[in-house]
Amino acid sequence: MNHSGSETDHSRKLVELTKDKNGIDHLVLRNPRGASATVSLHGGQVLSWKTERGQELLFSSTKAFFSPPKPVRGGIPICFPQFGNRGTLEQHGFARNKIWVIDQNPPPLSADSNGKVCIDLLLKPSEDDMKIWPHSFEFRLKVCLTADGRLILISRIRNVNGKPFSFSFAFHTYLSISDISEVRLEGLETLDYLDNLYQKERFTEQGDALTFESEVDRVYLDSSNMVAVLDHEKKRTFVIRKEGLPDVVVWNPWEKKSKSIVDFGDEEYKQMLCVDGAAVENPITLKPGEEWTGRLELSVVPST
Ligand SMILES: O=P(O)(O)OC[C@H]1O[C@@H](O)[C@H](O)[C@@H](O)[C@@H]1O
Repeated sequence: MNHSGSETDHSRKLVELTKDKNGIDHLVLRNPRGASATVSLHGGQVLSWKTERGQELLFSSTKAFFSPPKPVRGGIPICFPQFGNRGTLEQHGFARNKIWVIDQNPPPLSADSNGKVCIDLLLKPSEDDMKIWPHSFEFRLKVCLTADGRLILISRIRNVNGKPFSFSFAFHTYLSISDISEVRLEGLETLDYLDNLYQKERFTEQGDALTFESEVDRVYLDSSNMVAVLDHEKKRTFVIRKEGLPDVVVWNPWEKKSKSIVDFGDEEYKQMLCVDGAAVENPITLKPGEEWTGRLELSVVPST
């Protein structure tokens, strides 16, 4: 593959490989209507998802900086094989800190007849990874942009080990919103959640859609396969559909915590809300040869 960004004329319109100023490869996907998504080979992280009008839908901090191996603050970092600090590994696991490769099987640049364009990335553990997490796996990440601008992420994790292993997982999705005080999150009403701000204690959500007036860091358990974030001011609704991902993590650091995060602006908590499709409470266990699939689909629809 040519790393300067040129492929055939046809594929150039669909997927372009570029290098950022840090020398990291990014893949830019474009659909026929001009919507786009950018995926970094660092962490397999989606960095940007734009409408056909060029409107960015994912939050990225203006203070984000690239400090390998840490991920950039924003977009969709992948939490694997551990979510948060629920285990002995580093926070959110190591997958988001690794350089992924373009998977040649299937061929990397593919578009179907409906105008959906996809790329496939692959992560396998290095010898160093095996020292801290001694389980051999193949993690295939497919990122697709559909003709109508939906962003689809599919994680397939296979046990290529002789023994079973377990992991937790999240697509840590930073949504860009107008103002945290103005949005509503629907679909988590009456669910139980584990509150990270109260030693992971279990509580039950009330019957109303969630609104936000202080820090939130919760894992909602066993949710339905669809939740929605309504942004009144921007007159748009994010619809999040998921499969194989029973939990939903909801995170906003609010004012005080924001000030302690070096790569996050003091006021930026107002413009973001993390809503992650996740498998946290009950880790996934794979026997040798087994594969797990987790699928996330993000779309945005106009609303009043
Ligand atoms: O700063 P990080 O490691 O990217 O994590 C950000 C946040 O990610 C959230 O998913 C966690 O629930 C929070 O506890 C955490 O603070």
